[in-house]
Amino acid sequence: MGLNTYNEELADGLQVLRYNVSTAYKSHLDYLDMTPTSDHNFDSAGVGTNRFATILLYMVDFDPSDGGETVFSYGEPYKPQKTPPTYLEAVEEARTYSSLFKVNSWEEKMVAECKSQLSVSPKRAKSVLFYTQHPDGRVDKRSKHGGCPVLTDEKSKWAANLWVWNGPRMGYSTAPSKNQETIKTRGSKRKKKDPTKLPGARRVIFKNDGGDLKFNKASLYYQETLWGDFGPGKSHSVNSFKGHVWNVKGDDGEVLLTWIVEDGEGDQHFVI
Ligand SMILES: O=C(O)CCC(=O)C(=O)O
Ligand SMILES: [Fe+2]
Repeated sequence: MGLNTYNEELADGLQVLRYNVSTAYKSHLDYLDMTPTSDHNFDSAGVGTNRFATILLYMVDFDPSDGGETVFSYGEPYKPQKTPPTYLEAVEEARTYSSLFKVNSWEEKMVAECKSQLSVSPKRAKSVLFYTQHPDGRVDKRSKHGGCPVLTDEKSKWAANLWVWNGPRMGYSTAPSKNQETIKTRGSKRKKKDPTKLPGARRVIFKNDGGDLKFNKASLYYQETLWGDFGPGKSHSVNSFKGHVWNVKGDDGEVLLTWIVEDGEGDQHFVI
């Protein structure tokens, strides 16, 4: 593919895809979700690793009327030759394939999305490159994309994708584990990378001075993930990022307080 040395730790290998008539791949993010069953740290906005970029190589020539495009759900359509249809017009157009899809099926809606949003028609030996993370490691939700339904029964869509990671991927001994994040935030010297050097990164210090009885049985949460006990006298020091949401919850799970990390120099203190 004309790439530099292939590093097994940084890519999932080539995945070959084949779609026959009417088959499709629903719009999605290539970024992997945290899984309770895995010890891997997927939070690329912190010290974790996740998929970072996708290279999708096409191995067939398709015309737009053959379907099979790759659609970017939030992308503005690029059709310099003619005005692209609106979504509703595209639904009407999609209905002309009603022998292939049920009315109101996800495939029919997807054809409409494919014809009204940014989509790329497969061309042999050409590829698309897109990023799943922002430069600071946060997931880029606008990278949502899908494989459009193939509308011809005369040929199949063949493609191959390569997912590139921002660091050692899940399963390698060098990959960051959830446990490692805990060790690191508790001040271990075994740091692999210092997230406070990334744009928007900040050390945040949470403290419960014990002055407010309401917080006697409080716990600290990163969004909905339990971070630790936050009863009177407790404090936590964490590497976080601008925009990260931290919740303080009571013992019956109600949110007592929400803190959002702000942009700025130096540590941010949240004290109750
Ligand atoms: O087939 C396509 O155009 C997209 C494939 C894809 O998004 C994937 O395999 O993750
Ligand atoms: Fe994908």
